[in-house]
Amino acid sequence: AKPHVVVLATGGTIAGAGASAANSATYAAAKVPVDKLLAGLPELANVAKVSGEQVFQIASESFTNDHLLKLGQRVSALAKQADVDGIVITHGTDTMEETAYFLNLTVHTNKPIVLVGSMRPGTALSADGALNLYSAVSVAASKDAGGKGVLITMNDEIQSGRDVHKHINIKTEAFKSQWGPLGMVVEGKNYWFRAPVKRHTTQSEFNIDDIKALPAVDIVYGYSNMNTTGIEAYGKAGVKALIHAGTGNGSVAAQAVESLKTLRGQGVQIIRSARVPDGFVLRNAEQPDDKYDWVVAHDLRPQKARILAMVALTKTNDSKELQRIFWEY
Ligand SMILES: NC(=O)C[C@H](N)C(=O)O
Repeated sequence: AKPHVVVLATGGTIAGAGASAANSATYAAAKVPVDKLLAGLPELANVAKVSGEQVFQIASESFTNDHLLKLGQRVSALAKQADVDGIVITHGTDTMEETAYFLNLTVHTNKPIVLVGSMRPGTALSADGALNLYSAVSVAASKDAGGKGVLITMNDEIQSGRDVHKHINIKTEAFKSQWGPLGMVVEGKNYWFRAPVKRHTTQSEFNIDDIKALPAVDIVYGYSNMNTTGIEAYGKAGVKALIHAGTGNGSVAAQAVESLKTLRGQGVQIIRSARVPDGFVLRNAEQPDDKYDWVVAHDLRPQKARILAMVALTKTNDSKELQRIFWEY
């Protein structure tokens, strides 16, 4: 019997529609329901028995922590079902990288979980959603995709949910991983070149089944003439951690250091990431992290560091433990 793949639809451009075929960039996201998406792809029956569920119908820039928790709980429940072999999540591309990392950190299964989206609506000339969805279902139906953490399939590439980010906002080759894709999927066949080494899914100390709420973690951006207005506002708002997307090595402007130290003194975790596209932040490299008791996000971009910080803070508020977690996940 063919593997059973469940497609959880959340919206995005892959469910989008434009006024004419020439509208590849002007369209409304989150319009087409999941059963219509699946009906438009009869070829799916060649790779799997597919069932669809409409979990949300939103553009992913509007995802909230509540959406993350609800989606994670549904994925976790389905993964436990013996009659489910793989899960595909259709999702907007704007925040897909954050959802993928969240699931990578918290869903305890070795079954393939594959997120997929598109850069053009299905109504456009050379739309990319149909082949992306076909590839996602074929990866989710394949045994060799198990145990590699949560995956994203876009543009024939199989990317790690941890490493991948949306690199370009207007091309079908939109997603990149700083360390490269894990493999390719072509005509429903997977070609693997790498496997993740960071902890994920069944090897994670975090479990969505135990997470009922996510703490407030926000991000401030570093730039020339940086000021402390945002830092102080987030402090007043009661964030549990603040991600600082610093210039260069994740550096902090001299005029911002004191306000970050004040927040740290109030128990807020300060996590240094970098605004540079492929950051690689090390402890005490240009900034005295040991002295200030700050955490570094290593190669995680600010939006990824936020996801890991939220999940980690459900278990610990110890900065040394947080740093261990940032090295391991
Ligand atoms: N290509 C897309 O899916 C973009 C859209 N704004 C979304 O994230 O839902």
